[in-house]
Amino acid sequence: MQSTVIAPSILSANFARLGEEVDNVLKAGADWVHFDVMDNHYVPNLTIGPMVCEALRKHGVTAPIDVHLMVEPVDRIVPDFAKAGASLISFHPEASAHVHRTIQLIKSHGCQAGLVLNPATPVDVLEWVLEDLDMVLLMSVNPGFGGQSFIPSALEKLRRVRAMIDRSGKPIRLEIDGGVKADNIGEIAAAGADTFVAGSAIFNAPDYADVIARMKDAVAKARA
Ligand SMILES: O=C(CO)[C@H](O)[C@H](O)COP(=O)(O)O
Repeated sequence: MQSTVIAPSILSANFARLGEEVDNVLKAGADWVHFDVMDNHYVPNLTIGPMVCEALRKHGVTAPIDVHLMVEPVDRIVPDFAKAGASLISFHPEASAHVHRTIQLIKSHGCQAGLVLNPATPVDVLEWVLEDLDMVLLMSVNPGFGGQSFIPSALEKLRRVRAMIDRSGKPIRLEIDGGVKADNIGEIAAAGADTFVAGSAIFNAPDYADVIARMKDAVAKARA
């Protein structure tokens, strides 16, 4: 399994002070920045694009930026995000006509590639592309909004995808996104996740360092 990564979702940050918010979560122990891109078409919400990613890089953010594309179509925005400083770009198979081609496109622009499965998307979609991926992202809420509750069936899905990744023998990350909190992250880690997106649980907390430390501690205990 890969090292533990806590990736705060900036969807729940104060957008009026985004650079400062990102600096603060990174100083508080976060490993990555999770960057949710919504297009009001693939999902019923509208957020941020490559200009904001580039602005964070210009602001001085050097941590990996983990871009989660909830957009359709996918391919035409990939080069812009790569140029803007994305480290990893993940997309939904339902939003790409040619999943294998999109993975290759992301890699050809120097980024790592991830595939995102919605709560109702079967794991079979991974079968012929798993070994080309750097990360699988399992949604434990329906995408579009922060602050939703964790869907418990994601735990069994994590166990299945963990087994697939382990069988592949490849260093593929398994990320979980949606309703992750300090009080359920241990159970989620035990089911096989190594990379944890948390939005409201971190940005709504009074002390970012305290909640991130409690999350890391719970993951370490689950992995011990
Ligand atoms: O991709 C997302 C929603 O589509 C968000 O990253 C996710 O929901 C995180 O927010 P929270 O931790 O508050 O559930």
